[in-house]
Amino acid sequence: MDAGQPEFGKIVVFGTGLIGGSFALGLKAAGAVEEVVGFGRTPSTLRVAQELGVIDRAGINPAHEIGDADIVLVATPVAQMPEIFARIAPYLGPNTIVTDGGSTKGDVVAAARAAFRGHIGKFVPAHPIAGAENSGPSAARHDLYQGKKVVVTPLDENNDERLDRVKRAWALCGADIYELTPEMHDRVFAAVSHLPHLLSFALVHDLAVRDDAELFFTFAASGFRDFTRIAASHPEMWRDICLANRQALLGELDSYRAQLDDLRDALDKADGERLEDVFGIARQARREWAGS
Ligand SMILES: NC(=O)C1=CN([C@@H]2O[C@H](COP(=O)(O)OP(=O)(O)OC[C@H]3O[C@@H](n4cnc5c(N)ncnc54)[C@H](O)[C@@H]3O)[C@@H](O)[C@H]2O)C=CC1
Ligand SMILES: O=C(O)C(=O)Cc1ccc(O)cc1
Repeated sequence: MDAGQPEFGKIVVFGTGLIGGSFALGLKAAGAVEEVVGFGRTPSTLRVAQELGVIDRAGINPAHEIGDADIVLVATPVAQMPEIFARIAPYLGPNTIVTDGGSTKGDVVAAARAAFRGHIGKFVPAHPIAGAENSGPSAARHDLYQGKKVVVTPLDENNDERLDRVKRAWALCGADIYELTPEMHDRVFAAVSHLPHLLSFALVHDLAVRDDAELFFTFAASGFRDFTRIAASHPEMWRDICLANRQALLGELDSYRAQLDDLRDALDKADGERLEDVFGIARQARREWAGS
């Protein structure tokens, strides 16, 4: 690398929303990329992404953009990824590395294997543990990943050089890098991310469909606000995540239902001691986790 020359030449981003857009802005803020080319589902999103400086230009034909790209980041809802992988697979260049920002890994890795076949080593799966309930290019921020974790789930076929390049790109965005297997990743995130989102959607839905929903929302306070912030998240994205990780999520849901049944039983029996035991253990764990 010449002195003063960005570490990355061309980055191609499929899905220039919160996650893809923030990756592009983070690399740009670090002076680490020469050019960002965006592919999207709708021209208006790409126009906004370009107006906001998230991308330098919109790509038209993957055949002309993939071969000389250093990194291709796929940051669409996970159910869109199989088709995108298949579309770009014929054009991977010798130095092209493909990565993703999807919230699930088992399904994404399976789709990548099906599309990239003998070139699967060029695909390095990743998941930034940073985000928000907002979406689209206008939600993208250059500092979204500062001090946040990115989990990379390396494949046996990934060589060190490609793995290091993907880790380096996320590190330039300010992230701390962790490694998990795809299987462990999906187990962990079913419990700490996918289940909480499902529960939050369920609670708000339960109230929203009542005839007198307004009465309840009028008096809901900050506890309700905290518990339900994530119910404002993107429905398509969360549909895809829940379906993609449904086996692990079903397991976590069953475990949570057993916990609820236990609490229901305690309530039914007016067993205050049991309630206080459960609340006490949860309170201590929550305080230790949050550092307060
Ligand atoms: N929102 C969050 O907090 C986080 C999301 N993720 C993952 O990142 C990915 C993207 O999520 P966000 O950026 O939040 O969503 P977003 O809705 O902000 O951005 C996704 C973009 O992909 C575009 N898109 C959809 N289908 C496409 C296709 N077939 N081809 C090209 N573009 C397409 C959409 O138009 C949109 O602009 C998802 O897989 C999600 O699971 C990962 C970590 C955090
Ligand atoms: O908004 C929040 O608090 C989140 O939990 C963001 C988030 C959503 C999806 C992910 O895969 C990772 C992080």
